[in-house]
Amino acid sequence: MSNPTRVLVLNSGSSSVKYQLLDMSDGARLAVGLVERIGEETSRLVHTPLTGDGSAAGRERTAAVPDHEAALKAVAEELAADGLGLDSPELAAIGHRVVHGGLRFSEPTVVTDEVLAEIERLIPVAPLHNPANVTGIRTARALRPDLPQVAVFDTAFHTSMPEHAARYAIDVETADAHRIRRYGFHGTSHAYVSRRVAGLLGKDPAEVNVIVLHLGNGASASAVAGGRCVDTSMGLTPLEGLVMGTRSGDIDPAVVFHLERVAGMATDEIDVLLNKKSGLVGLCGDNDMREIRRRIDEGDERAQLAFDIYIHRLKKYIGAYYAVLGRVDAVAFTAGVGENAAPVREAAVAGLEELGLAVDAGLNAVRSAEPRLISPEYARVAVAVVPTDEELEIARQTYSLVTSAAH
Ligand SMILES: Nc1ncnc2c1ncn2[C@@H]1O[C@H](COP(=O)(O)OP(=O)(O)O)[C@@H](O)[C@H]1O
Ligand SMILES: CC(=O)OP(=O)(O)O
Ligand SMILES: [Mg+2]
Repeated sequence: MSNPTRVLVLNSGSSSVKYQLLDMSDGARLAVGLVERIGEETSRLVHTPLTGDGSAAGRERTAAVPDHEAALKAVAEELAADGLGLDSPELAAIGHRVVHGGLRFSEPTVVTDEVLAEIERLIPVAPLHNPANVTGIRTARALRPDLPQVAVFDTAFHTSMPEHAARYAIDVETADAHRIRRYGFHGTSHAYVSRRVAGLLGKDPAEVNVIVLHLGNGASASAVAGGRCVDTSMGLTPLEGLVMGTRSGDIDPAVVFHLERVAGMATDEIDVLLNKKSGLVGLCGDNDMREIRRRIDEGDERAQLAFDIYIHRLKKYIGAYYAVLGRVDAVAFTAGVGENAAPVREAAVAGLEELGLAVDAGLNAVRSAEPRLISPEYARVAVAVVPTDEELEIARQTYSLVTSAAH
C-alpha cells in the first residue's frame, strides 16, 4: 500500500472541539465538524462529510456531551459512520492545536510522554485551553496508539518577537524565575492570515507589513513585519489585550489587588471574573456579536456601549501597531467576528483616513468565504477580510513533520 496521506486535525477549545479530516496528497477536505457547548445539557455536534464534487450533507445531533473525552469519542463515531474512522490505514497522523507551548516549543512537535507532561505543566498559564488540548491528545492516543500525534502551538509564531516587545517591565529576576513574559496566542492563525494577505496583494510575505486582527471569541492583534511577528496583544496568558467575548483584555493590574483587598474576592474568583464574566458578556450580558448587533438595532444602550468599548480598544491596537511597524501595507480581519461582522470592520477603521485606512461600504457588505479586499482603490493601506484556516495550517505542519521524519 502507498504511504498514508490523511491527517485528522483537532482544535480543542475550552468548550468546543473543531475538527477536520484532510487528504494531504491533494489538500482535499474529507470531513469537517464541530462539537460545541461541551459540559452543558445542550451540547451540539455538527458533522459534515464532504464528497469529491464539493457537495456536503451535514448531520447534526444534540445530546449532552459531558467532557472533551466524550466529545472526541463522538467525533470518532461520526467519522467511522462515513468509513473515515480513526482505524483507517490511510491516516498518517493526528494534528492537535495546543494553545500554550511556553518557552520550549517553537516548532510543531511529535507528542511523547515527556512533551505531554510539559503541555500539562503549562496549564496554569492557559487554564481554559491546555487542559482540553491534553485530553484531546490523550484520547486520540488511546484510540490510535500507533499513530504520530503532533502538537502545533499557538505560541510558536510569536517566538520571533523581539525582547523589547516580549518582556514586561517588571523585576527581571522575578520574571525570569517564573518565566513571566509575553508569549502571544492564535499564532497559527496570525501566520496563515498574514501570508494570505501578501498573496492577495500579489507580493512576497517577506515584503509586506501587516496588522492582523483575529477576532473570535478569544481575540488578539498582531504586528507582522516581513512574515515575522514583532508584537502581539496577548501576553503570559490569553487574557491580555483586546476586549473579547468573555475576557477583559487589558486592565490596570491593580484592579486585581483592589478586588482582593477591598472587595474581599479570592484569587480564583477574580480569575473566573476576568476570564469568563468580563469582556462583552460582562459589559452587556451577551458575548455573541450577532446578538449584540441585533440589540443595537433595537436601540439597546448597554449593547451599544459594549460595542463602543470593543471598538475603542481595537482602534488603539491598530494605532499602536501602525507605530510599531512604521509602514503598514495591510490590515486584515479574521475569525468569527472579523470575517462576519461588517459593522465591526467599518467602525474599527472609521476616522483613520489620515493613516491611509478606509473601508468601501459596498465591498465591506459582501459576504464571501474567499479572502478579499474591502478598501477603496485610492486607499494607501489595504484592508482585507481573510477567513482563517487554523485546521489546514495545522494539517500542513503535521504532515510535513511526519513525512520529513520518515525520510
Ligand atoms: N455572522 C456573524 N456576525 C457577527 N458575528 C459573528 C457571526 N458569526 C460568528 N460571529 C462571532 O464569532 C464568534 C466565534 O468566533 P470563532 O472564531 O469561531 O471563535 P472561537 O474559535 O474562539 O470559538 C461568535 O461568538 C460571534 O461573536
Ligand atoms: C488562545 C485563545 O484565546 O483561543 P480561543 O480564541 O480559541 O479561545
Ligand atoms: Mg478560535
